[in-house]
Amino acid sequence: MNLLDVHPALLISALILTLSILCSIIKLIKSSSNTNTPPGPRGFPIVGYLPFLRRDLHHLLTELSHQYGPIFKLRLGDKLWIVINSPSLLKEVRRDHDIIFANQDITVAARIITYGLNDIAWSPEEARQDFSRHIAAVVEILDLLIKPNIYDFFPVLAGFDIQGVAKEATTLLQRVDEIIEDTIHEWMKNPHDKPLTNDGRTDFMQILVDLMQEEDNKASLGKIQIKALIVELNEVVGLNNIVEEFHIPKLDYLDAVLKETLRMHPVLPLSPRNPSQSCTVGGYTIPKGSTVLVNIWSVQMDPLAWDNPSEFRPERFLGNNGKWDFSGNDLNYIPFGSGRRACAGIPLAERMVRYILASFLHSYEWRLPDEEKLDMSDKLLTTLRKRIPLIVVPAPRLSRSDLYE
Ligand code: HEM
Repeated sequence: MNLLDVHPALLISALILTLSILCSIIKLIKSSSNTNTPPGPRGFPIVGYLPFLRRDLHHLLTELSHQYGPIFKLRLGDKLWIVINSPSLLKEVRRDHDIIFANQDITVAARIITYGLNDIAWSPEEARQDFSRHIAAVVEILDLLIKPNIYDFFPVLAGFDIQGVAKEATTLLQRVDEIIEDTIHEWMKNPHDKPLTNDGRTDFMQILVDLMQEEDNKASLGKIQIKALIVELNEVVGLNNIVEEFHIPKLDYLDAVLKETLRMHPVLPLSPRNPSQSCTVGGYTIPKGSTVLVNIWSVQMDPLAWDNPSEFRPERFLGNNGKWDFSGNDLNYIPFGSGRRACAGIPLAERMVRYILASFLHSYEWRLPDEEKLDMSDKLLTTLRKRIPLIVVPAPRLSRSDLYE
């Protein structure tokens, strides 16, 4: 076949692919000459460790830390990831070099979905003052944000959108706009919810007990803990009342349950940062352009800091006189991150989650659908989710139906 017979688009693609492979090889040679980067698994030529990544990335990275130590590297295509798994190294990244680690790289999908980076969570440190809108996220969008996109690992292929991620993100953004507008219209037409009905289910205590997988399962709520929750809610709020804001500071056990849940199941188990200049962490060189991932999950499950970390034990957060809070000051417990890019919504999240959880538990009985078993295993998309979505059936439990109006 004559070379001229080949379609020009095919020729250009082949040329780009060859160039990107060459670039990767040059980068690889350059980086392997820098022997002071942390240790790590080798992976394949060009793609590096990409083929070995799993959906439960936080577990995989924790397993690798057992093999390579609390700081290790992964090469993913053109990109270098450095993974941090210990509070002492975390201190270097989030305290000593906080300014250097204030930025985050943006994936193609994130760039489109955040209306061109106007979202505070992704904006570079310098531009944060300028943000003007913060969009509501939907589940599909979160998934797309971390969908592996070849361009994110091989920037030389920019503009080709080989996997259609950019197109998918644009379509999703249009859908979100429509959803938001529909919701606003619907709410304006119909501001009142339909009345609730009570189908006379059994006692709340029994229903929560049903949620337990097995009698001796220590990974989720046990009988005594459930009892403590119910007794506290009954005493502080009472069955003739709904939960109100002033009840919340008195619900110590509920607070401990929330903290223990966020320890074992942090919403964001991996927190990424991109150093604005090369620096040293744990004695290793962290090159500019790399991505440093703090493994929040493994820090909060570290047996050196936590007694029986795989046991769901809210009691560990009781009676510590505020030692454990969400500020990120104690680097063993950082469900909202730490340092200058820690969660900007802590005061709101703290109030809302406590209030919603207390209201849900106090006002309704919850049970699993018949035959269903509780499964606590997780999977990582942008945020940590239950591997099997939880379906529970609520039924009103308060003594007065007018409390539901
Ligand atoms: C239970 C609820 C929440 C949890 C567990 C949570 C957790 C987190 C975590 C772990 C981070 C990353 C911190 C880091 O990388 O060091 C983060 C960032 C952020 N969160 Fe939250 N968050 C929650 C709710 C909220 C709410 C309600 C808001 C807004 C009203 C919010 C706004 C933000 C923003 C803007 C950032 C980015 C901050 C920055 O990069 O400068 N979060 N959150």
